[in-house]
Amino acid sequence: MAVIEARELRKDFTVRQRTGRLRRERRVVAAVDGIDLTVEAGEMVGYIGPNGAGKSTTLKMFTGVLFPSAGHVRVCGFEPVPQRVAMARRIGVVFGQRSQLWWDLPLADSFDLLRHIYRVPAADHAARLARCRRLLDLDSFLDQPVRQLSLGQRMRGELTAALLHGPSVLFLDEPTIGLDVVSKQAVREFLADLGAEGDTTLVLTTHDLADIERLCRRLVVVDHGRIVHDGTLDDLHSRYGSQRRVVVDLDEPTDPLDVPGALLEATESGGRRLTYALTGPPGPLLAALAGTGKLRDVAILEPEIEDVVAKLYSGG
Ligand SMILES: Nc1ncnc2c1ncn2[C@@H]1O[C@H](COP(=O)(O)OP(=O)(O)OP(=O)(O)O)[C@@H](O)[C@H]1O
Repeated sequence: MAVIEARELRKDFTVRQRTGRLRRERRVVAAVDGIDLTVEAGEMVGYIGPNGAGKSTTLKMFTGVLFPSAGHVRVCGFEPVPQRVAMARRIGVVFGQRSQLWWDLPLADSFDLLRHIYRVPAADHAARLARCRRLLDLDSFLDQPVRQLSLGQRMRGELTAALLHGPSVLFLDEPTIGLDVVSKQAVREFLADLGAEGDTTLVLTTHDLADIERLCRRLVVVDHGRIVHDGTLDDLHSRYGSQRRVVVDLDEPTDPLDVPGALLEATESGGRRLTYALTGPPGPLLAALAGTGKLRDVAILEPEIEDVVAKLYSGG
C-alpha cells in the first residue's frame, strides 16, 4: 500500500531581490519543480541532494507545513494541509530546527502531555516509552528541563516524542546533524532497527554518508527541485561505474590471470600484490587465484559512497 503519493508536486517561492540602490525585483524560485513519488509502507527512503535542492520544502509539503503551489500529494490517504489534524495521528515528524517538546518542562512531562494530546492508551504509551528509554538511553536526563539538554539528548527526546503515538510514517529532516559520535550512532542504530521491523515507513533527508549507507534502502536524489535518481545504493554504484576491487597478496609473483569479470588494474611489490576491478561476482577470480597455490591474503574493497555521491551532485 502506498503511504505517500505525490504527482507533479510543485512549490514556488516569490523572492524580492535588490537590482539597484533602490530597486527591487520579484523573482520566482521553483523550490520543488514537479515531483512524482510513490513510497510504499515499510520502505526506508533517503531523500538526498545538494544544498538548496528542495528536500526540506518537499518534506514540509508532505507534513502539512506548506501548501503546494501545484500538483497533488496524499500521505496515509490524507491531503496534508487541509487534513493536517487527522494526518498528525498517522505521522511522526523530527525536524532539527523545530522542537515538539516543552522547553521549560522536564522531558518526561513532555512525553506525558503528548500522550494526552494524541489520546494514546496508557499501556501503548508505556510500552513505547519503555522501548525508547532502553534503546535511546534516556533515563539519565528524563527529569531535566528540555532547555538544559545537549543537542544529542534533545534529539533522542525528539525521536521518542515523534514515536509515542505509534505513527506509520516517520519524517526526519537531518536527524543526525550536529550530534556527537555517540549520539549519532545511537540515533542511527535506533532508526535502523525501527526500519528493519517494517511497521514504520521512514523518509529522511541527510547529508551524512553513513546515514545513507545504514538507513536508506532506497535513495531518491533531488537537484533543482527535480528527482534525478530513484533506486538503491547498488543502482547508484552501477550507474556511476563504481566497482568493487579485489586486492591479492601472493607468496611469489605469478603470470597474470585472465578471468572473465575481473580486470587487472595494478601490480605492486614486484608482482606480489595485484589489484583487480570486478565487473562480475568475485568467485571465478578467487578460484583462479586459489588454484595458483600462491595465495597469501585477499581483501575485497567496497566502492566508496563518497565518490558516487560527489559524482551525482556534480552532475555525473
Ligand atoms: N520560505 C522561503 N522563501 C523563499 N525561498 C525559499 C524558502 N524556503 C526555501 N526557499 C528556497 O527554495 C530552495 C530549496 O530550499 P530547501 O530548503 O527545500 O532546500 P534543501 O534541499 O532542504 O537544502 P539544504 O540541504 O541546504 O537544507 C532554495 O533555493 C531556498 O533558498
